Amino acid sequence: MNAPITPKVLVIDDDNDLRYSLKRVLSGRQYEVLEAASGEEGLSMAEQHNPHVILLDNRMGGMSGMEALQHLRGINPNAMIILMTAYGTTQTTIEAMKFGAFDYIMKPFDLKKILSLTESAIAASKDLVKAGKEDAASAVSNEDIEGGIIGSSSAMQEVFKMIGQVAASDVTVMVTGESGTGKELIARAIYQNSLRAQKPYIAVNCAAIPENLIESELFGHEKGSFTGATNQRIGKFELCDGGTIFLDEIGDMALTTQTKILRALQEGEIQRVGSSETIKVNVRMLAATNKPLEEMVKEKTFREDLYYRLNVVRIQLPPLRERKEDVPKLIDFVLKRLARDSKADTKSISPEALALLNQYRWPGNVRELENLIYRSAVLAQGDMILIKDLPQEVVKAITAAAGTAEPVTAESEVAVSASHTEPAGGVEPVASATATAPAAEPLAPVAVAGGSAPAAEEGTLLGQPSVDPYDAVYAALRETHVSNILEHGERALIARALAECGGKQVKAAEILGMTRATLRKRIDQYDLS
Ligand SMILES: Nc1ncnc2c1ncn2[C@@H]1O[C@H](COP(=O)(O)OP(=O)(O)OP(=O)(O)O)[C@@H](O)[C@H]1O
Repeated sequence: MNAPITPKVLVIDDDNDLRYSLKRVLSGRQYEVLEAASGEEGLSMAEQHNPHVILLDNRMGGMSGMEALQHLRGINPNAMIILMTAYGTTQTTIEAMKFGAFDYIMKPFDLKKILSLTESAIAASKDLVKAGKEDAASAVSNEDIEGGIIGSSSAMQEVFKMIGQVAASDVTVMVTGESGTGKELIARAIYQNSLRAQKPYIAVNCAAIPENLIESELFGHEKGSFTGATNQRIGKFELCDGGTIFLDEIGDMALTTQTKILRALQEGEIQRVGSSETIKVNVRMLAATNKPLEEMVKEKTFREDLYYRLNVVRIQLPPLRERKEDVPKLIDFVLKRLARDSKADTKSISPEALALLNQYRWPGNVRELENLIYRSAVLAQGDMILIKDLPQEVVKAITAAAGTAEPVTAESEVAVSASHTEPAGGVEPVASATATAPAAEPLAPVAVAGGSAPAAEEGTLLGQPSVDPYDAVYAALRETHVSNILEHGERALIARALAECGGKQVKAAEILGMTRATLRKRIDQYDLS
Protein backbone atom coordinates (compact mmCIF):
# COMPACT_ATOMS: atom_id res chain seq x y z
CA MET A 1 0.00 0.00 0.00
CA ASN A 2 1.27 3.48 -0.81
CA ALA A 3 1.98 5.81 2.10
CA PRO A 4 -0.47 8.75 2.17
CA ILE A 5 0.92 11.79 0.41
CA THR A 6 1.58 14.84 2.58
CA PRO A 7 -0.41 17.72 1.09
CA LYS A 8 1.80 20.53 -0.15
CA VAL A 9 0.75 24.12 0.25
CA LEU A 10 2.61 26.96 -1.44
CA VAL A 11 2.20 30.42 0.10
CA ILE A 12 3.01 33.26 -2.30
CA ASP A 13 3.00 36.60 -0.52
CA ASP A 14 5.48 39.44 -0.14
CA ASP A 15 4.40 40.03 3.46
CA ASN A 16 6.94 38.14 5.58
CA ASP A 17 4.81 38.22 8.72
CA LEU A 18 1.78 36.82 6.98
CA ARG A 19 3.80 34.05 5.36
CA TYR A 20 5.27 33.21 8.72
CA SER A 21 1.84 33.08 10.40
CA LEU A 22 0.39 30.95 7.64
CA LYS A 23 3.36 28.60 7.71
CA ARG A 24 2.97 28.13 11.44
CA VAL A 25 -0.70 27.20 11.37
CA LEU A 26 -0.53 25.13 8.22
CA SER A 27 2.52 23.16 9.42
CA GLY A 28 0.52 22.47 12.56
CA ARG A 29 -1.90 20.57 10.31
CA GLN A 30 0.90 18.40 8.98
CA TYR A 31 1.01 20.08 5.61
CA GLU A 32 4.29 20.64 3.87
CA VAL A 33 4.46 24.41 3.52
CA LEU A 34 6.53 26.11 0.84
CA GLU A 35 7.05 29.85 0.68
CA ALA A 36 7.64 32.35 -2.08
CA ALA A 37 8.01 36.10 -1.58
CA SER A 38 7.01 37.13 -5.10
CA GLY A 39 4.89 36.02 -8.02
CA GLU A 40 7.99 35.20 -10.06
CA GLU A 41 9.46 33.05 -7.29
CA GLY A 42 6.06 31.43 -6.80
CA LEU A 43 5.91 30.30 -10.44
CA SER A 44 9.25 28.56 -10.26
CA MET A 45 8.38 26.93 -6.91
CA ALA A 46 5.09 25.70 -8.38
CA GLU A 47 6.92 24.21 -11.34
CA GLN A 48 9.50 22.50 -9.14
CA HIS A 49 7.27 21.23 -6.33
CA ASN A 50 3.83 20.74 -7.85
CA PRO A 51 1.84 21.90 -4.80
CA HIS A 52 -1.75 20.79 -4.14
CA VAL A 53 -2.87 24.18 -2.93
CA ILE A 54 -1.51 27.66 -3.58
CA LEU A 55 -2.35 30.61 -1.34
CA LEU A 56 -1.67 33.56 -3.59
CA ASP A 57 -1.55 37.23 -2.62
CA ASN A 58 -3.08 39.56 -5.16
CA ARG A 59 -1.11 42.73 -4.46
CA MET A 60 2.60 42.14 -4.65
CA GLY A 61 5.50 44.14 -5.94
CA GLY A 62 6.46 42.82 -9.39
CA MET A 63 4.05 40.32 -10.86
CA SER A 64 0.51 40.75 -9.55
CA GLY A 65 -1.44 37.87 -8.07
CA MET A 66 -3.92 37.95 -10.95
CA GLU A 67 -1.11 37.62 -13.48
CA ALA A 68 0.55 34.87 -11.45
CA LEU A 69 -2.84 33.10 -11.22
CA GLN A 70 -3.04 32.85 -14.99
CA HIS A 71 0.52 31.49 -15.31
CA LEU A 72 -0.05 29.05 -12.45
CA ARG A 73 -3.13 27.63 -14.14
CA GLY A 74 -0.89 26.75 -17.06
CA ILE A 75 2.01 25.39 -15.00
CA ASN A 76 -0.01 23.34 -12.57
CA PRO A 77 -3.65 22.96 -13.62
CA ASN A 78 -4.45 20.57 -10.77
CA ALA A 79 -3.41 22.98 -8.03
CA MET A 80 -6.22 24.68 -6.19
CA ILE A 81 -5.49 28.38 -5.99
CA ILE A 82 -6.90 30.60 -3.28
CA LEU A 83 -6.45 34.29 -3.98
CA MET A 84 -5.84 36.48 -0.92
CA THR A 85 -6.16 40.22 -1.06
CA ALA A 86 -6.56 43.19 1.19
CA TYR A 87 -7.66 45.32 -1.70
CA GLY A 88 -10.52 43.21 -2.95
CA THR A 89 -12.65 44.72 -5.59
CA THR A 90 -15.49 43.17 -7.42
CA GLN A 91 -13.35 43.07 -10.47
CA THR A 92 -10.73 41.00 -8.67
CA THR A 93 -13.21 38.44 -7.44
CA ILE A 94 -14.96 38.06 -10.75
CA GLU A 95 -11.67 37.82 -12.61
CA ALA A 96 -10.22 35.39 -10.07
CA MET A 97 -13.14 33.03 -10.63
CA LYS A 98 -12.98 33.49 -14.37
CA PHE A 99 -9.30 32.59 -14.36
CA GLY A 100 -10.05 29.42 -12.48
CA ALA A 101 -9.22 30.25 -8.86
CA PHE A 102 -10.61 27.69 -6.43
CA ASP A 103 -11.71 30.43 -4.07
CA TYR A 104 -11.03 33.88 -2.84
CA ILE A 105 -10.40 35.30 0.64
CA MET A 106 -10.27 38.88 1.82
CA LYS A 107 -7.60 40.13 4.20
CA PRO A 108 -7.79 40.48 7.13
CA PHE A 109 -8.93 36.90 7.54
CA ASP A 110 -9.47 34.59 10.40
CA LEU A 111 -6.85 31.87 10.39
CA LYS A 112 -9.58 29.33 11.08
CA LYS A 113 -11.23 30.40 7.87
CA ILE A 114 -8.12 30.03 5.77
CA LEU A 115 -7.48 26.66 7.38
CA SER A 116 -10.91 25.36 6.49
CA LEU A 117 -10.63 26.81 2.99
CA THR A 118 -7.25 25.13 2.55
CA GLU A 119 -8.72 21.84 3.75
CA SER A 120 -11.53 22.03 1.21
CA ALA A 121 -9.01 22.92 -1.49
CA ILE A 122 -6.86 19.91 -0.60
CA ALA A 123 -9.91 17.65 -0.69
CA ALA A 124 -10.87 19.07 -4.07
CA SER A 125 -7.36 18.61 -5.38
CA LYS A 126 -7.34 14.97 -4.26
CA ASP A 127 -10.67 14.37 -5.98
CA LEU A 128 -9.34 15.86 -9.15
CA VAL A 129 -6.22 13.75 -9.11
CA LYS A 130 -8.25 10.64 -8.27
CA ALA A 131 -10.53 11.21 -11.19
CA GLY A 132 -7.41 11.66 -13.32
CA LYS A 133 -8.94 14.74 -14.81
CA GLU A 134 -7.15 17.70 -16.12
CA ASP A 135 -8.64 20.90 -14.93
CA ALA A 136 -10.82 22.03 -17.76
CA ALA A 137 -11.00 25.59 -16.60
CA SER A 138 -9.30 27.86 -19.05
CA ALA A 139 -8.60 31.52 -18.95
CA VAL A 140 -11.41 33.45 -20.53
CA SER A 141 -10.75 36.73 -22.27
CA ASN A 142 -9.39 39.45 -20.07
CA GLU A 143 -11.79 42.22 -21.02
CA ASP A 144 -11.50 45.19 -18.81
CA ILE A 145 -14.84 45.95 -17.20
CA GLU A 146 -15.72 49.17 -15.50
CA GLY A 147 -15.95 47.90 -11.94
CA GLY A 148 -17.95 50.04 -9.63
CA ILE A 149 -19.38 47.25 -7.49
CA ILE A 150 -18.17 47.23 -3.93
CA GLY A 151 -18.50 44.30 -1.57
CA SER A 152 -16.00 42.43 0.53
CA SER A 153 -18.62 40.76 2.72
CA SER A 154 -18.82 37.02 2.25
CA ALA A 155 -22.37 37.39 0.91
CA MET A 156 -21.21 39.72 -1.84
CA GLN A 157 -18.14 37.62 -2.52
CA GLU A 158 -20.51 34.74 -3.25
CA VAL A 159 -22.44 37.00 -5.60
CA PHE A 160 -19.26 37.95 -7.45
CA LYS A 161 -18.27 34.32 -7.73
CA MET A 162 -21.63 33.53 -9.26
CA ILE A 163 -21.24 36.36 -11.74
CA GLY A 164 -17.91 34.87 -12.77
CA GLN A 165 -19.48 31.44 -13.12
CA VAL A 166 -22.59 32.38 -15.09
CA ALA A 167 -21.29 35.26 -17.17
CA ALA A 168 -19.78 33.24 -19.99
CA SER A 169 -22.85 31.07 -20.64
CA ASP A 170 -26.13 32.25 -22.10
CA VAL A 171 -28.12 31.14 -19.09
CA THR A 172 -31.02 33.32 -17.96
CA VAL A 173 -30.34 34.91 -14.60
CA MET A 174 -32.86 36.31 -12.16
CA VAL A 175 -31.52 38.88 -9.70
CA THR A 176 -33.64 39.42 -6.62
CA GLY A 177 -33.29 41.64 -3.59
CA GLU A 178 -34.73 44.67 -1.86
CA SER A 179 -34.85 48.00 -3.63
CA GLY A 180 -31.44 49.69 -3.81
CA THR A 181 -29.36 46.55 -3.26
CA GLY A 182 -27.72 46.79 -6.68
CA LYS A 183 -29.70 44.44 -8.92
CA GLU A 184 -29.21 46.51 -12.03
CA LEU A 185 -25.49 46.81 -11.28
CA ILE A 186 -25.16 43.06 -11.01
CA ALA A 187 -27.05 42.50 -14.26
CA ARG A 188 -24.69 44.90 -15.99
CA ALA A 189 -21.66 43.12 -14.54
CA ILE A 190 -22.93 39.79 -15.89
CA TYR A 191 -23.28 41.37 -19.30
CA GLN A 192 -19.88 43.07 -19.16
CA ASN A 193 -18.21 39.80 -18.31
CA SER A 194 -20.12 37.78 -20.89
CA LEU A 195 -19.19 36.74 -24.38
CA ARG A 196 -21.82 39.23 -25.55
CA ALA A 197 -19.99 42.16 -23.98
CA GLN A 198 -19.34 43.78 -27.35
CA LYS A 199 -22.99 43.42 -28.35
CA PRO A 200 -25.88 45.66 -27.22
CA TYR A 201 -27.19 45.76 -23.66
CA ILE A 202 -30.64 47.20 -23.14
CA ALA A 203 -32.24 47.67 -19.74
CA VAL A 204 -36.01 47.99 -19.63
CA ASN A 205 -37.78 49.10 -16.48
CA CYS A 206 -41.05 47.23 -16.83
CA ALA A 207 -42.66 49.21 -13.99
CA ALA A 208 -41.96 52.57 -15.61
CA ILE A 209 -43.69 51.87 -18.93
CA PRO A 210 -47.50 52.05 -19.08
CA GLU A 211 -49.10 48.66 -19.63
CA ASN A 212 -50.56 49.59 -23.01
CA LEU A 213 -47.14 50.61 -24.34
CA ILE A 214 -44.89 47.91 -23.01
CA GLU A 215 -45.48 45.42 -25.81
CA SER A 216 -44.72 48.00 -28.43
CA GLU A 217 -41.66 49.06 -26.44
CA LEU A 218 -40.37 45.51 -26.25
CA PHE A 219 -41.46 44.04 -29.57
CA GLY A 220 -42.07 47.11 -31.74
CA HIS A 221 -45.18 47.91 -33.78
CA GLU A 222 -46.32 48.41 -37.33
CA LYS A 223 -47.52 51.76 -38.59
CA GLY A 224 -51.24 52.21 -37.85
CA SER A 225 -51.46 49.21 -35.54
CA PHE A 226 -53.06 51.37 -32.83
CA THR A 227 -54.04 54.98 -32.33
CA GLY A 228 -50.87 57.03 -32.20
CA ALA A 229 -48.76 54.45 -34.07
CA THR A 230 -47.94 56.88 -36.84
CA ASN A 231 -44.73 55.12 -37.82
CA GLN A 232 -43.28 51.66 -37.70
CA ARG A 233 -41.25 51.10 -34.56
CA ILE A 234 -38.47 48.60 -33.88
CA GLY A 235 -38.72 47.16 -30.39
CA LYS A 236 -35.99 46.56 -27.81
CA PHE A 237 -35.75 42.83 -28.53
CA GLU A 238 -34.96 43.44 -32.17
CA LEU A 239 -32.58 46.27 -31.37
CA CYS A 240 -30.84 44.01 -28.95
CA ASP A 241 -30.36 41.09 -31.35
CA GLY A 242 -27.16 39.24 -30.43
CA GLY A 243 -26.99 41.07 -27.14
CA THR A 244 -28.46 41.09 -23.66
CA ILE A 245 -31.76 42.47 -22.45
CA PHE A 246 -32.30 43.26 -18.79
CA LEU A 247 -35.94 43.26 -17.72
CA ASP A 248 -36.02 45.20 -14.46
CA GLU A 249 -39.06 45.00 -12.16
CA ILE A 250 -40.32 41.98 -14.08
CA GLY A 251 -42.91 41.35 -11.37
CA ASP A 252 -44.75 44.44 -12.61
CA MET A 253 -45.42 43.02 -16.06
CA ALA A 254 -48.97 42.23 -17.23
CA LEU A 255 -49.88 38.60 -17.93
CA THR A 256 -50.35 39.15 -21.66
CA THR A 257 -46.84 40.58 -21.97
CA GLN A 258 -45.49 37.74 -19.86
CA THR A 259 -46.80 35.28 -22.46
CA LYS A 260 -44.91 37.07 -25.20
CA ILE A 261 -41.73 37.21 -23.16
CA LEU A 262 -42.02 33.48 -22.61
CA ARG A 263 -42.25 32.92 -26.35
CA ALA A 264 -39.21 35.10 -26.97
CA LEU A 265 -37.35 33.10 -24.35
CA GLN A 266 -38.48 29.65 -25.50
CA GLU A 267 -38.61 30.02 -29.24
CA GLY A 268 -36.37 33.01 -29.77
CA GLU A 269 -39.26 34.59 -31.71
CA ILE A 270 -41.17 37.83 -31.46
CA GLN A 271 -43.91 39.60 -33.40
CA ARG A 272 -44.29 43.34 -33.72
CA VAL A 273 -47.64 44.65 -32.51
CA GLY A 274 -50.00 44.67 -35.49
CA SER A 275 -47.95 42.20 -37.53
CA SER A 276 -48.31 38.47 -38.09
CA GLU A 277 -44.71 38.12 -39.24
CA THR A 278 -42.47 36.15 -36.91
CA ILE A 279 -39.02 37.58 -36.33
CA LYS A 280 -36.16 35.46 -34.97
CA VAL A 281 -34.11 37.11 -32.25
CA ASN A 282 -31.06 35.90 -30.36
CA VAL A 283 -31.18 37.66 -27.02
CA ARG A 284 -29.86 36.71 -23.62
CA MET A 285 -32.33 37.62 -20.91
CA LEU A 286 -31.54 38.87 -17.44
CA ALA A 287 -34.33 39.87 -15.09
CA ALA A 288 -34.75 41.46 -11.68
CA THR A 289 -37.47 42.07 -9.19
CA ASN A 290 -38.06 42.99 -5.58
CA LYS A 291 -41.52 41.38 -5.68
CA PRO A 292 -42.20 37.96 -4.13
CA LEU A 293 -42.56 36.12 -7.45
CA GLU A 294 -43.27 32.77 -5.75
CA GLU A 295 -46.33 34.26 -4.10
CA MET A 296 -47.37 35.91 -7.33
CA VAL A 297 -47.19 32.53 -9.03
CA LYS A 298 -49.47 31.09 -6.36
CA GLU A 299 -51.85 34.01 -6.81
CA LYS A 300 -51.66 33.48 -10.58
CA THR A 301 -50.49 37.03 -11.24
CA PHE A 302 -47.17 35.72 -12.55
CA ARG A 303 -46.94 32.84 -15.05
CA GLU A 304 -45.45 29.76 -13.49
CA ASP A 305 -43.76 28.61 -16.71
CA LEU A 306 -42.14 32.01 -17.18
CA TYR A 307 -41.05 31.99 -13.55
CA TYR A 308 -39.18 28.70 -14.05
CA ARG A 309 -37.71 29.85 -17.35
CA LEU A 310 -36.34 33.05 -15.85
CA ASN A 311 -35.24 31.53 -12.61
CA VAL A 312 -32.66 29.15 -14.09
CA VAL A 313 -29.98 30.82 -12.01
CA ARG A 314 -30.99 33.03 -9.13
CA ILE A 315 -28.75 35.64 -7.57
CA GLN A 316 -30.22 36.86 -4.32
CA LEU A 317 -28.70 40.15 -3.17
CA PRO A 318 -28.57 40.54 0.59
CA PRO A 319 -29.84 43.79 2.12
CA LEU A 320 -27.10 46.15 3.30
CA ARG A 321 -28.01 45.60 6.97
CA GLU A 322 -26.87 41.99 6.56
CA ARG A 323 -23.49 42.97 5.14
CA LYS A 324 -22.54 45.97 7.20
CA GLU A 325 -18.86 45.21 6.77
CA ASP A 326 -19.30 46.66 3.27
CA VAL A 327 -20.41 50.05 4.59
CA PRO A 328 -16.94 51.64 5.08
CA LYS A 329 -15.79 50.73 1.59
CA LEU A 330 -19.05 51.84 0.05
CA ILE A 331 -18.71 55.19 1.77
CA ASP A 332 -15.15 55.55 0.56
CA PHE A 333 -16.24 54.60 -2.93
CA VAL A 334 -19.06 57.15 -2.94
CA LEU A 335 -16.76 59.90 -1.62
CA LYS A 336 -14.16 59.17 -4.29
CA ARG A 337 -16.79 59.20 -7.01
CA LEU A 338 -18.21 62.50 -5.73
CA ALA A 339 -14.69 63.98 -5.83
CA ARG A 340 -14.10 62.60 -9.32
CA ASP A 341 -17.35 64.14 -10.55
CA SER A 342 -16.51 67.43 -8.75
CA LYS A 343 -19.69 67.17 -6.68
CA ALA A 344 -18.01 67.27 -3.27
CA ASP A 345 -14.40 67.13 -2.15
CA THR A 346 -14.87 65.70 1.32
CA LYS A 347 -12.27 62.97 1.62
CA SER A 348 -13.31 60.81 4.50
CA ILE A 349 -15.68 60.16 7.34
CA SER A 350 -14.74 60.37 11.02
CA PRO A 351 -14.40 57.04 12.85
CA GLU A 352 -17.21 58.18 15.18
CA ALA A 353 -19.63 58.95 12.36
CA LEU A 354 -18.72 55.69 10.66
CA ALA A 355 -19.24 53.66 13.80
CA LEU A 356 -22.60 55.35 14.26
CA LEU A 357 -23.67 54.54 10.71
CA ASN A 358 -22.61 50.96 11.31
CA GLN A 359 -25.54 50.69 13.68
CA TYR A 360 -28.04 51.90 11.11
CA ARG A 361 -30.37 49.48 9.33
CA TRP A 362 -30.27 51.07 5.88
CA PRO A 363 -33.85 50.43 4.79
CA GLY A 364 -33.08 51.97 1.38
CA ASN A 365 -29.86 49.91 1.06
CA VAL A 366 -26.94 51.15 -1.06
CA ARG A 367 -29.06 53.77 -2.80
CA GLU A 368 -29.86 55.31 0.57
CA LEU A 369 -26.21 55.19 1.58
CA GLU A 370 -25.20 56.98 -1.62
CA ASN A 371 -27.71 59.75 -1.04
CA LEU A 372 -26.89 60.09 2.63
CA ILE A 373 -23.17 60.40 1.94
CA TYR A 374 -23.76 62.83 -0.90
CA ARG A 375 -25.87 65.03 1.30
CA SER A 376 -23.48 64.81 4.27
CA ALA A 377 -20.40 65.45 2.13
CA VAL A 378 -21.92 68.60 0.69
CA LEU A 379 -22.76 69.86 4.18
CA ALA A 380 -19.39 68.96 5.72
CA GLN A 381 -17.18 71.98 6.21
CA GLY A 382 -13.81 70.26 6.27
CA ASP A 383 -12.23 67.26 4.71
CA MET A 384 -14.15 64.88 6.89
CA ILE A 385 -17.81 64.04 7.46
CA LEU A 386 -18.50 64.41 11.19
CA ILE A 387 -21.53 63.23 13.13
CA LYS A 388 -22.95 66.74 12.93
CA ASP A 389 -23.06 66.45 9.14
CA LEU A 390 -25.18 63.31 9.14
CA PRO A 391 -28.93 63.71 8.72
CA GLN A 392 -30.36 64.31 12.17
CA GLU A 393 -33.24 61.93 11.64
CA VAL A 394 -30.75 59.13 11.05
CA VAL A 395 -28.68 60.02 14.14
CA LYS A 396 -31.85 60.21 16.21
CA ALA A 397 -33.16 56.90 14.91
CA ILE A 398 -29.87 55.22 15.82
CA THR A 399 -29.50 56.75 19.26
CA ALA A 400 -33.18 56.19 20.08
CA ALA A 401 -32.73 52.54 19.19
CA ALA A 402 -29.59 52.40 21.35
CA GLY A 403 -31.53 53.83 24.30
CA THR A 404 -34.36 51.35 24.12
CA ALA A 405 -32.33 48.33 23.05
CA GLU A 406 -34.82 47.99 20.22
CA PRO A 407 -33.77 47.83 16.61
CA VAL A 408 -34.50 50.98 14.61
CA THR A 409 -38.26 50.97 14.33
CA ALA A 410 -40.10 50.50 11.10
CA GLU A 411 -41.65 53.95 11.50
CA SER A 412 -38.36 55.72 11.91
CA GLU A 413 -37.01 53.72 9.03
CA VAL A 414 -39.84 54.70 6.77
CA ALA A 415 -39.35 58.35 7.64
CA VAL A 416 -35.64 58.12 7.02
CA SER A 417 -36.07 56.12 3.86
CA ALA A 418 -38.55 58.58 2.43
CA SER A 419 -36.10 61.43 2.80
CA HIS A 420 -33.20 59.57 1.24
CA THR A 421 -34.44 57.67 -1.70
CA GLU A 422 -33.90 60.28 -4.35
CA PRO A 423 -32.48 58.79 -7.52
CA ALA A 424 -28.73 58.54 -7.14
CA GLY A 425 -26.67 61.29 -8.60
CA GLY A 426 -29.49 63.25 -10.14
CA VAL A 427 -30.86 65.18 -7.19
CA GLU A 428 -29.34 68.09 -5.41
CA PRO A 429 -28.79 67.46 -1.73
CA VAL A 430 -31.45 68.92 0.53
CA ALA A 431 -30.19 71.40 3.10
CA SER A 432 -32.30 70.27 6.02
CA ALA A 433 -32.18 70.50 9.77
CA THR A 434 -28.75 68.95 9.46
CA ALA A 435 -27.27 72.27 8.40
CA THR A 436 -28.36 74.01 11.56
CA ALA A 437 -27.66 71.20 13.99
CA PRO A 438 -25.36 72.17 16.85
CA ALA A 439 -21.83 71.17 16.03
CA ALA A 440 -20.29 68.61 18.32
CA GLU A 441 -16.65 69.02 19.19
CA PRO A 442 -14.79 66.62 17.00
CA LEU A 443 -13.24 63.87 19.07
CA ALA A 444 -9.65 62.82 18.82
CA PRO A 445 -9.23 60.34 15.99
CA VAL A 446 -9.57 56.74 17.00
CA ALA A 447 -6.29 54.89 17.26
CA VAL A 448 -5.83 52.45 14.44
CA ALA A 449 -3.26 49.75 14.95
CA GLY A 450 -0.64 50.04 12.27
CA GLY A 451 2.32 47.98 11.13
CA SER A 452 2.37 44.32 10.57
CA ALA A 453 1.33 42.05 13.35
CA PRO A 454 3.53 39.32 14.68
CA ALA A 455 2.55 35.75 13.93
CA ALA A 456 -1.08 35.43 14.90
CA GLU A 457 -2.86 32.57 16.54
CA GLU A 458 -5.87 30.80 15.11
CA GLY A 459 -9.04 32.80 15.58
CA THR A 460 -7.33 36.17 15.32
CA LEU A 461 -7.74 38.51 12.42
CA LEU A 462 -4.59 39.38 10.56
CA GLY A 463 -4.03 43.09 9.97
CA GLN A 464 -7.42 44.11 11.36
CA PRO A 465 -7.51 47.76 12.55
CA SER A 466 -8.80 48.11 16.09
CA VAL A 467 -11.56 50.65 16.67
CA ASP A 468 -13.02 51.44 20.06
CA PRO A 469 -16.83 51.27 19.71
CA TYR A 470 -17.28 53.55 22.73
CA ASP A 471 -15.89 56.47 20.75
CA ALA A 472 -18.87 56.39 18.44
CA VAL A 473 -21.40 55.80 21.17
CA TYR A 474 -19.94 58.61 23.24
CA ALA A 475 -19.88 61.03 20.35
CA ALA A 476 -23.46 60.21 19.41
CA LEU A 477 -24.67 60.58 22.99
CA ARG A 478 -22.88 63.92 23.31
CA GLU A 479 -25.08 65.23 20.55
CA THR A 480 -28.36 63.93 21.79
CA HIS A 481 -28.17 63.44 25.56
CA VAL A 482 -25.60 65.96 26.75
CA SER A 483 -26.68 66.09 30.37
CA ASN A 484 -27.14 62.42 31.29
CA ILE A 485 -24.74 60.33 29.29
CA LEU A 486 -23.99 57.93 32.11
CA GLU A 487 -27.61 57.15 32.87
CA HIS A 488 -28.40 56.80 29.22
CA GLY A 489 -25.50 54.41 28.71
CA GLU A 490 -26.37 52.42 31.81
CA ARG A 491 -29.98 52.08 30.76
CA ALA A 492 -28.99 50.92 27.28
CA LEU A 493 -26.53 48.33 28.58
CA ILE A 494 -28.99 46.97 31.15
CA ALA A 495 -31.70 46.71 28.52
CA ARG A 496 -29.35 44.81 26.23
CA ALA A 497 -28.22 42.42 28.93
CA LEU A 498 -31.84 41.70 29.87
CA ALA A 499 -32.73 41.13 26.25
CA GLU A 500 -29.78 38.77 25.81
CA CYS A 501 -30.80 36.77 28.89
CA GLY A 502 -34.47 36.64 27.95
CA GLY A 503 -35.35 38.80 30.97
CA LYS A 504 -33.56 36.52 33.47
CA GLN A 505 -32.30 38.95 36.08
CA VAL A 506 -29.77 36.70 37.82
CA LYS A 507 -27.89 36.05 34.59
CA ALA A 508 -28.17 39.68 33.43
CA ALA A 509 -26.85 40.94 36.81
CA GLU A 510 -23.89 38.59 36.46
CA ILE A 511 -23.06 39.90 32.97
CA LEU A 512 -23.41 43.50 34.11
CA GLY A 513 -21.35 42.97 37.25
CA MET A 514 -24.01 44.22 39.70
CA THR A 515 -26.07 42.56 42.39
CA ARG A 516 -29.54 41.42 41.59
CA ALA A 517 -30.93 43.98 44.06
CA THR A 518 -29.13 46.83 42.26
CA LEU A 519 -30.35 45.53 38.96
CA ARG A 520 -33.94 45.51 40.22
CA LYS A 521 -33.54 49.11 41.39
CA ARG A 522 -32.22 50.15 38.02
CA ILE A 523 -35.01 48.33 36.22
CA ASP A 524 -37.51 50.37 38.22
CA GLN A 525 -35.53 53.57 37.87
CA TYR A 526 -35.30 53.23 34.09
CA ASP A 527 -38.73 51.76 33.70
CA LEU A 528 -37.37 48.67 31.99
CA SER A 529 -39.75 46.04 33.31
N1 LIG B 1 -22.32 46.96 -4.34
C1 LIG B 1 -22.44 48.20 -4.79
N2 LIG B 1 -21.35 48.95 -4.99
C2 LIG B 1 -21.45 50.23 -5.43
N3 LIG B 1 -22.62 50.84 -5.71
C3 LIG B 1 -23.73 50.13 -5.55
C4 LIG B 1 -23.72 48.78 -5.07
N4 LIG B 1 -24.98 48.32 -5.01
C5 LIG B 1 -25.76 49.32 -5.40
N5 LIG B 1 -25.03 50.41 -5.74
C6 LIG B 1 -25.55 51.70 -6.20
O1 LIG B 1 -26.80 51.90 -5.55
C7 LIG B 1 -27.76 52.44 -6.44
C8 LIG B 1 -28.91 51.48 -6.55
O2 LIG B 1 -28.50 50.34 -7.26
P1 LIG B 1 -29.45 49.60 -8.32
O3 LIG B 1 -30.24 50.58 -9.11
O4 LIG B 1 -28.62 48.61 -9.06
O5 LIG B 1 -30.41 48.87 -7.27
P2 LIG B 1 -31.69 47.99 -7.56
O6 LIG B 1 -31.62 46.85 -6.61
O7 LIG B 1 -31.76 47.68 -9.03
O8 LIG B 1 -32.84 48.96 -7.10
P3 LIG B 1 -34.40 48.95 -7.54
O9 LIG B 1 -34.98 47.63 -7.12
O10 LIG B 1 -34.98 50.09 -6.74
O11 LIG B 1 -34.41 49.18 -9.02
C9 LIG B 1 -27.04 52.66 -7.75
O12 LIG B 1 -26.63 54.01 -7.84
C10 LIG B 1 -25.86 51.74 -7.69
O13 LIG B 1 -24.79 52.25 -8.44
